[in-house]
Amino acid sequence: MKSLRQLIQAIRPIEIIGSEKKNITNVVNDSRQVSQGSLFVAVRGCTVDGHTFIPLLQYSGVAAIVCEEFPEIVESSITYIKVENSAIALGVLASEWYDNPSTKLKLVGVTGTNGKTTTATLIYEMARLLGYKAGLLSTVCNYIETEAVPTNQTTPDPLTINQLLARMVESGCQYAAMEVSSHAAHQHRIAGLIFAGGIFSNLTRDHMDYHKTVQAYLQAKKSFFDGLGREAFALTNIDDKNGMIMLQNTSAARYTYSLRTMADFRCRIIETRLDGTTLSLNGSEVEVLFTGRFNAYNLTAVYGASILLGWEKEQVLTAMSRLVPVAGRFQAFHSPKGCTAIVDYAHTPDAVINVLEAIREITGSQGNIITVVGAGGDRDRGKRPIMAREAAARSERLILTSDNPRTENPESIISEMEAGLDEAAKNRTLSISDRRQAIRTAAALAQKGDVILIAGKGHENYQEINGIKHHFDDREEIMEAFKA
Ligand SMILES: CC(=O)N[C@H]1[C@@H](OP(=O)(O)OP(=O)(O)OC[C@H]2O[C@@H](n3ccc(=O)[nH]c3=O)[C@H](O)[C@@H]2O)O[C@H](CO)[C@@H](O)[C@@H]1O[C@H](C)C(=O)N[C@@H](C)C(=O)N[C@H](CCC(=O)O)C(=O)O
Ligand SMILES: Nc1ncnc2c1ncn2[C@@H]1O[C@H](COP(=O)(O)OP(=O)(O)OP(=O)(O)O)[C@@H](O)[C@H]1O
Ligand SMILES: N[C@H](CCC[C@H](N)C(=O)O)C(=O)O
Ligand SMILES: [Mg+2]
Repeated sequence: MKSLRQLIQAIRPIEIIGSEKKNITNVVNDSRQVSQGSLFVAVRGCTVDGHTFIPLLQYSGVAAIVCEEFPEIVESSITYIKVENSAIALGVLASEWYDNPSTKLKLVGVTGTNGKTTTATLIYEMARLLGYKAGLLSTVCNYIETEAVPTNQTTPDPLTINQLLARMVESGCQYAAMEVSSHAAHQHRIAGLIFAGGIFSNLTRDHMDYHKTVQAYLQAKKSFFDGLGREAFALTNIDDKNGMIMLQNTSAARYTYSLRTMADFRCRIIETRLDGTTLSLNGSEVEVLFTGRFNAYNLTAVYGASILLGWEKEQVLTAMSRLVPVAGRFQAFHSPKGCTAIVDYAHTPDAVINVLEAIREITGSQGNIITVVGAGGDRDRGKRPIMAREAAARSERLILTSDNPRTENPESIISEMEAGLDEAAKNRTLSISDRRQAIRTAAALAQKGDVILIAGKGHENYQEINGIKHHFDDREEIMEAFKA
C-alpha cells in the first residue's frame, strides 16, 4: 500500500480531479487487472488506446486513473490525474511503486541492432566471476542472481522490469545488466530507470515494420542515451557510422570503443580459431572462447563497461578468458563424419553477413558453407530478400526455410526471401519450408570439412505458428540429423 499523493509526485501531473488523499494497493496498465484500490495508467498502445477502458472501470474499485485526457463523465469516487505522456508516467510510477530499485544497484543498459543479449549477458557473467551478486534482463532469460525467470520479451514492460530489479535488490545484487530494445525505448518502457551506464553496439537494418524509417529506429536508440544522467557512462562503438550520434545529446560521461581506430577501449584481433580468439585489449593480450569479429566488438564493450564500473583491470582480463558464449550464439556441433554445424541467432542481414564471414575466415577455401535460414513472420518484411541475398553470396549452398511464421504463410515468406536471389544464386538454393527437413538436408549434403550454419532461432526452443509455440530446437535437430 502506498499513498497516492506520494506516488504521483514524481509524474508532474498537469491537472487532478478528485482527492489525492487515498491509498493505492497496486499500479496496473491493463484494465483487466484492476482491483480494489488500483491505480490504472491508461496508455495509448499499438493496437488499442488504454483510455477507451476508462468508462468501463466505473464499478471496478479503481482508486485513481492516470491519463492524457479526462473522460467525459467522471466518477466522484475516482481520482483522475492528467499527464503529458502516460507511457512515461507508467515507467516512473513503476519505479516509485517498487521503491526505485534501479537506484539501489548499478544498472547497465545495452542497445543496438545486434549484440545486446551477448553483451548484457557477459557483463552479468563478468560481475559474478568477480564475486559480485548480479541480475540480468535479456531475450534468452532473466536472472535474479542464479534464479532463472523465463521471459518472452527482450525488454519487458516497466512494471515487470521494476519488479525484477526489486527482487534483485532484495537478493543483494549490486549490479544488473539489461537489454534496451528499440521498441522498449520508443514505448518508454525504460522511463524512470536510473542507469549507471549505457552501451551502443551497432545499428543496421531491422524492425522497419515497427519504426518505418531508419531515422526513427536510430532516434529510438538514441533516446536511451539522451536519457542517461550525469553520473552514468555512455559507451559507444565508433566503428559504427551511427556510433558518435549516440553521444551527441547525452549528459553522461562519453567513452568510445573500436577495432579500427583510436578509442578509449581499443581491441585488436591477433588470432582467430573456430573455438576461440586471441585479442589485445588496450594492449593486454587475452584468450577468449569466442569466435568472430562481431564477438570481438561485444567483448570490447564488456571490457570497457567493466573498467567504467570500476572493476580492477587484471581481474577483468582474467575473468574475460573464462567467459563462455551465450546459448544459441555461434554454438558449434560436430558430426562423426567430420563436419561442423553452427547454430546462431543471426536474424538480421548484418548478423548473417558477420556470422558467415566469421565462419569463412576459419574454413578458408577448405570447406563448403551450407546455410539454413528463414525469416520471422509478422516482422520486418524488407529484410527478407536481403538476408537471402547476403547468405547466398557467402555460402556454397543455401537452404531457405521457415523461422517463426507467426500468422503468415511460411511459403510466402520464403518467396519474399527468394526475390533477393539472382539466377546463379537460385541454382545453389533449395527451399524447404519444413525446418526439420531443411536441417536434415543440410546434414546429408555436408561433407568432411564443411560447415553448416543454422541461422535465426539460436536459443529458441519453439516454433511459433498461428499463436501456438510448438517445441522446436535447432540444437536438438542438428544433433539428431548428425546421428541419422
Ligand atoms: C508492438 C509492441 O511492441 N507491442 C507492445 C505493447 O503492446 P501494445 O502497444 O500493442 O498494447 P495494446 O494492446 O495496444 O494495449 C494498449 C494498452 O491498453 C491496455 N489494455 C489492453 C486491453 C484491455 O482490455 N485493457 C487494457 O487496459 C494494455 O495493457 C496497454 O497498456 O506494449 C506491451 C506492454 O509493454 C508489450 O507487451 C507489447 O509487446 C508485444 C507483445 C510484442 O510482441 N512486442 C515485440 C515486437 C517487442 O517488443 N520486441 C522487442 C524487441 C525485439 C528485439 O529483441 O529486437 C522486445 O523488447 O521484446
Ligand atoms: N556485435 C555484433 N555485431 C553484429 N552482429 C552480432 C553482434 N553480436 C552478435 N551478432 C549476431 O547477432 C546475433 C544475435 O546476437 P544477440 O542475441 O547478442 O543480439 P541481440 O541484439 O540481443 O538480438 P535481439 O534483437 O534479438 O535481442 C548473433 O547470433 C550473431 O549472429
Ligand atoms: N527479437 C527479435 C527476434 C527474432 C528472432 C526470429 N527467430 C524471429 O522470430 O523473427 C525480433 O522480435 O525481431
Ligand atoms: Mg537480445
